[in-house]
Amino acid sequence: VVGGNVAKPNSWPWQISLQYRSGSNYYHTCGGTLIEKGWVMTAAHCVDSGRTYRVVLGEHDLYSNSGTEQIIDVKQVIIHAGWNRYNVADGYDIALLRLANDATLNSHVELGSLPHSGQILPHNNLCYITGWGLTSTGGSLSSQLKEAYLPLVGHEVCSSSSWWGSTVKDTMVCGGGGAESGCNGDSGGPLNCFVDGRYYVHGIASFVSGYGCNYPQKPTVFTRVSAYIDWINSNMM
Ligand SMILES: C[C@H](NC(=O)[C@H](CCCC[NH3+])NC(=O)C(F)(F)F)C(=O)Nc1ccc(C(F)(F)F)cc1
Repeated sequence: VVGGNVAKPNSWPWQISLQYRSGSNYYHTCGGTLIEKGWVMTAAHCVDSGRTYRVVLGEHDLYSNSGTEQIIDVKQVIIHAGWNRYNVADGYDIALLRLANDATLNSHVELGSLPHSGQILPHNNLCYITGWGLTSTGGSLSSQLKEAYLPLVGHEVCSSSSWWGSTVKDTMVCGGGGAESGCNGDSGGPLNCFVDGRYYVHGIASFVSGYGCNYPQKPTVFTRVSAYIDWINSNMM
């Protein structure tokens, strides 16, 4: 996350850290959202390399143990059949992770709320991106979970020629476009949008500009969760 601030610990209790094994260690690679006690939603591009993964729930500081963490192995990866790893612009950047055992829900670990199928939010809707991703283009991961205010950018604006043009499809949602953005390592994490008094997960962080994470008029692009509600429900069985 470029800009924004360190979040109050566990104030986004559905946010998870997706970690891959390398030798005898695990490393943060992406974010994700706990959507059922045994299921995490993330981006396809986070899990298409066939590594061994685990998720950490109730996490705040990646490098210190607060006692609220729950570490659970991933036993199955389900990637959308439409995902093309050579063209993130096609969309379908969504995957489900079945956990080896159920998370324990408490004040530090809760389920994220998904939107209604097909729901489209208005331009400038209040949204926040959260994650441990790079804090500047080419920089380093944040040790503590960060949040940044990314007002929703409507499709009309986001797909206009001086913004993302035809790279952005209707199955995506855009946020920001100014000094604050997602960045590498935030991928797969939630775009948390405030609707009728509470937060819903409307996006899965997918891509930013190759020119820089917070490049002007290139808002962070998310998979639009409301376009995949049926896919999610039919694959979580
Ligand atoms: C460097 C930059 N990295 C990213 O955008 C990475 C991973 C994207 C996966 C694509 N294999 N995503 C992020 O950093 C995220 F946190 F914002 F989601 C990138 O790849 N950007 C990018 C790639 C393709 C396209 C386009 F859609 F045009 F093909 C646009 C931007």
